[in-house]
Amino acid sequence: MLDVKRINDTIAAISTAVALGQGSIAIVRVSGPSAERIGRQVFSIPGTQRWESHRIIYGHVIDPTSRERIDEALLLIMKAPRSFTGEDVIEFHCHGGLICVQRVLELVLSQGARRALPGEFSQRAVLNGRIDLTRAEAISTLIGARSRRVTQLAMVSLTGAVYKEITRIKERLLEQLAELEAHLDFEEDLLPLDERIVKNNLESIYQDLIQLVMDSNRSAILYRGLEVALIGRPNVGKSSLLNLFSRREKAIVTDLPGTTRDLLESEIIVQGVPITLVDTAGIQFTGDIVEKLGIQRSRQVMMSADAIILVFDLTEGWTSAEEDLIREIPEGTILLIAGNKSDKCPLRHNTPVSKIFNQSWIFPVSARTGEGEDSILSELLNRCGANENQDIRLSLNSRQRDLAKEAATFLNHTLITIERNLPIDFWTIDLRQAIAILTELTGENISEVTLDRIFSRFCIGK
Ligand SMILES: Nc1nc2c(c(=O)[nH]1)N(C=O)[C@@H](CNc1ccc(C(=O)N[C@@H](CCC(=O)O)C(=O)O)cc1)CN2
Ligand SMILES: Nc1nc2c(ncn2[C@@H]2O[C@H](COP(=O)(O)OP(=O)(O)OP(=O)(O)O)[C@@H](O)[C@H]2O)c(=O)[nH]1
Ligand SMILES: [K+]
Ligand SMILES: [Mg+2]
Repeated sequence: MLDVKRINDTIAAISTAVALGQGSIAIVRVSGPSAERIGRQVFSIPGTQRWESHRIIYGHVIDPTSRERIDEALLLIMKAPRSFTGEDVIEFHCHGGLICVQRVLELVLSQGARRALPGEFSQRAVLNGRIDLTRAEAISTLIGARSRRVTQLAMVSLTGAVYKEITRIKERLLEQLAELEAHLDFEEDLLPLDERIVKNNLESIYQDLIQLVMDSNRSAILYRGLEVALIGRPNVGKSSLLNLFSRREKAIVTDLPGTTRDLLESEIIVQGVPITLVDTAGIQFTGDIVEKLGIQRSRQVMMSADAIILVFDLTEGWTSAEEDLIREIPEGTILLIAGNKSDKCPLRHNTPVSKIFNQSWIFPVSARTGEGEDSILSELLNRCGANENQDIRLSLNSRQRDLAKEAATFLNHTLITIERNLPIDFWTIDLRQAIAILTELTGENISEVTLDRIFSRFCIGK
């Protein structure tokens, strides 16, 4: 179990995204034993508004030393334990932008609060038993989500679904462990242990755990996303396709071969999957030093991308240059072949192209008319296994998934131990390990160092 850590300092941070000239309201959040004192020291309230929990009061943030008015603001009071962190919390709802809210934060810091570390409010919420670790992680996922699908899955975890599922599995394991231990302690008094029942129960729990791991593997692509490179000779229309897919004129397009010199990234979301498209310099032999360096970068992306869309020009046909390019694509990289400019030169679907990749088909597309866009993108997702995650209701993040996998491995060892007819006290060793790992997953039994590491990846102010 987590030690209830004594937290005796007060932390503060800007908890909203701030940008120059943007966001009309920004929040400074203060949590800890001095929150209320600091609030009273720097906030001046006109009239007869009452300083009460879960109330908003209107007033001015004033520097008590210089008497300077820093901002006109609203103050929200949440008294312990009825707050996100479980501590006394006050929030200044200030004017947005960059400077004003910074000044309010600095004033709060000068009154005895300490700048919060990334994720420290959430960490306190966990340490004070307000939320478990999986819910805290869900908040971080929610904030970092690049697609609606991820926000939906994060909300499921935030309502406690991962916590409940893991806790249920853990309790089933504890039941089996209790059964075995009772047998070890009072062997003579009990009926002989029916090892088939224990084995069946453990097997069924193992299956549930593996199912959860597999679902999480399938959903990983939603978080990780895909890097997809547009590769091809100059002038085949790579940049034009990037612009089509991103719905804006991001890349320069001209009829001069060698227009694109540098890598250009554009992020799009297709069926909930974030795809980083990379436009590259057209690959050809050249004496131009700048173009040459650009082409080197094209080749580097070819090596690292999850998938490649090899673009060629249908009006020029499939040439030996394309055949050479295809040989450079690393084994295991997903490859799609786009025959561009279909508006000028129609082509029937499913025409095989290369002798090397004889299962590759041309997708006729037109950057000009948009023809073929849907088919090539949905085939891309198909080939990357991204269409298989629509049905997932529960997904673990990579930390949780690795632990679930580890617990399943220990469970598997237990099953092997039973099959080999080893003594019962041997069975319990791996079973206890599996249980311990699941309590690490939910954060009930986790080292302080690990916890610090997890929260350090959260954003500041969360
Ligand atoms: N201004 C503001 N908006 C916010 C947050 C916040 O901290 N401040 N949140 C922060 O992430 C999220 C909302 N989550 C919250 C979760 C719990 C409590 C809270 O005070 N809980 C108490 C009181 C509940 C009650 O009175 O019934 C509790 O659980 O005891 C507040 C916000 C998103 N929006
Ligand atoms: N008709 C037609 N023309 C296209 C299409 N796509 C691109 N083009 C034209 O082809 C020329 C080259 O397009 P780019 O997008 O610059 O080609 P690229 O592959 O990025 O070229 P580099 O950056 O030089 O390697 C431009 O004149 C485009 O307008 C298309 O689908 N149909
Ligand atoms: K070009
Ligand atoms: Mg280009």
